[in-house]
Amino acid sequence: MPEPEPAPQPPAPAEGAAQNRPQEPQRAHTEVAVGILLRGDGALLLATRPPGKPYAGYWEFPGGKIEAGETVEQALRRELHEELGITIGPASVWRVTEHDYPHALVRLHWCKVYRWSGDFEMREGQTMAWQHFPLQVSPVLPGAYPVLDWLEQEWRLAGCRTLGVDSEKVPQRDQF
Ligand SMILES: Nc1nc2c([nH]c(=O)n2[C@@H]2O[C@H](COP(=O)(O)OP(=O)(O)OP(=O)(O)O)[C@@H](O)[C@H]2O)c(=O)[nH]1
Repeated sequence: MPEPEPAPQPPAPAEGAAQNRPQEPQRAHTEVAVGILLRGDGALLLATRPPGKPYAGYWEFPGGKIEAGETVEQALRRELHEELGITIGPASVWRVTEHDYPHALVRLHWCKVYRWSGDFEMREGQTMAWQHFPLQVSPVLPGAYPVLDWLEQEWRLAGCRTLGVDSEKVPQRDQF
């Protein structure tokens, strides 16, 4: 029986090629706390990204970067106070997603928020809008698409009324 042909080998790299190949720089994640503010009627809050930021004018959920030493909840409470002038009640992480933008690789820590106090002030020149599905605003930041899909699924499962909450039992602003 003839010996099987040896499998073809990939060409050996030229000497020094590995060292000379440009290395993909490792991108560190930017950790972001994001709040899904939910009203008892199932509406969720979106706001436009302020001028001067990447994707300015796109609609997003309120939030921002987590600073060193902060928990997600602390960062979210600080950001929403800075941006919107409100103080949120308890918030815990619901989902975590990632999105690779040209400007940053972000890891988004999504928290549902049912309770807050204070009056909304657009402190960064944004515009805000309470939205039901289907959304009436666009464009939305691509990093928010998966969460919008999940929320819409919840809304459909709840009979297109609320976002997985019983509006009768959900305390509203100024009630914590
Ligand atoms: N707030 C928020 N950020 C989001 C969402 N979706 C999403 O991909 N991001 C990304 O998360 C990052 C948030 O950073 P940011 O620039 O808004 O944070 P920040 O307010 O702390 O900014 P600053 O440090 O320039 O003041 C951006 O890269 C943004 O594109 C969203 O729905 N809400």
